[in-house]
Amino acid sequence: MSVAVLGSGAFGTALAVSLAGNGPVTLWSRSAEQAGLMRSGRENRLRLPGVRLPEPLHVTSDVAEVANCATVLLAVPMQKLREALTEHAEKLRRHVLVACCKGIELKSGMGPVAIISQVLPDARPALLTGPSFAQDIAHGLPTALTLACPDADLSADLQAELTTGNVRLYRTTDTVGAELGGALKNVIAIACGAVIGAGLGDSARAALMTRGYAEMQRMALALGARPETLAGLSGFGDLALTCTSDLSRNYRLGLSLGRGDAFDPSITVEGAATARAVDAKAKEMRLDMPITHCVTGLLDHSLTPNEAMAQLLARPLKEE
Ligand SMILES: NC(=O)C1=CN([C@@H]2O[C@H](COP(=O)(O)OP(=O)(O)OC[C@H]3O[C@@H](n4cnc5c(N)ncnc54)[C@H](OP(=O)(O)O)[C@@H]3O)[C@@H](O)[C@H]2O)C=CC1
Ligand SMILES: O=C(CO)COP(=O)(O)O
Repeated sequence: MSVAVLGSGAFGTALAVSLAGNGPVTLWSRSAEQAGLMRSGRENRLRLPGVRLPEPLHVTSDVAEVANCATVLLAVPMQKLREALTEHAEKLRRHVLVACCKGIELKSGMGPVAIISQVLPDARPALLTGPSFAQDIAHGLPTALTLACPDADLSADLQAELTTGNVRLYRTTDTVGAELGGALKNVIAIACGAVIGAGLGDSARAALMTRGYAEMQRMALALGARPETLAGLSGFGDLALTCTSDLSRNYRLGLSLGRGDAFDPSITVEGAATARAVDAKAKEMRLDMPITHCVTGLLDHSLTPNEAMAQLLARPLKEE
């Protein structure tokens, strides 16, 4: 089998670099110019500078070369997934499509696996998620991720195909739990960045991580996820990484909100749209998700971090 990665951002490039250790891999960019620069310079200077693209990694902007591969990793931002799939629907109709994005689509409230099934009903969807920074994967540092796929046989095949020398995969059939873990942890990471940026302290961050995890479970379990998935790499694992590292863009957006600094709007920060999508979904489902709600207030500047924290502290006392 052959593997392609559609989307040459930081994560798509890092995955392709690691997969190239297993054999030939195709990395697709929507920009012919970017693809040309990567081919000639053997580096993705725009999105992942300082990492040499190994020889088995072939860069292209011709989607027909992606269609030649049986397994395609979709490494585009969540809010662009539907657009990318729709644009290439004819070429990807029956492929194994592994979403690598983390989030909930704002306009539909759907996750990546459901979007793949809706746009391409004959494709076989899966999800790759969990704690890993593109830079770490690309530099060969050890990581462990979750490969979620509703088809147990395909899940085992993909686990074998996509495990690399530095990326160890665990498999599950619980796609709902895996995608919600990856989506919801980004919202909590924004909250954690904001409390640190505002100088509210490490204890406040620990409280938010823990009560944020309770919110993640509340929504995920209500939607049919298994608790052990949330406790695994895609939930707890990624929450721990993203809420504590300056390498996280979600956490860094939170830091900026906490400090009152500007943040570059061109940077991919999945938790921003996802916070709004989850807040709306929670209201619809009558779920109590106060931290997520406060994050939407921080994002639209209707709340300061101090006001948000005061609101959270003033909530009625309850059992843990
Ligand atoms: N970076 C990381 O450490 C990790 C990222 N992820 C997830 O991976 C996903 C992608 O993130 P990341 O790679 O970091 O983001 P980047 O911002 O680095 O790159 C996004 C890429 O998507 C491409 N793109 C955007 N829209 C489309 C489209 N409609 N069709 C085709 N390509 C498109 C962009 O192309 P162009 O350059 O032309 O704009 C760009 O190459 C996110 O969901 C993120 O949560 C998961 C784990 C780790
Ligand atoms: O998902 C990630 C780590 O697992 C990457 O986090 P950011 O998108 O916040 O940079």
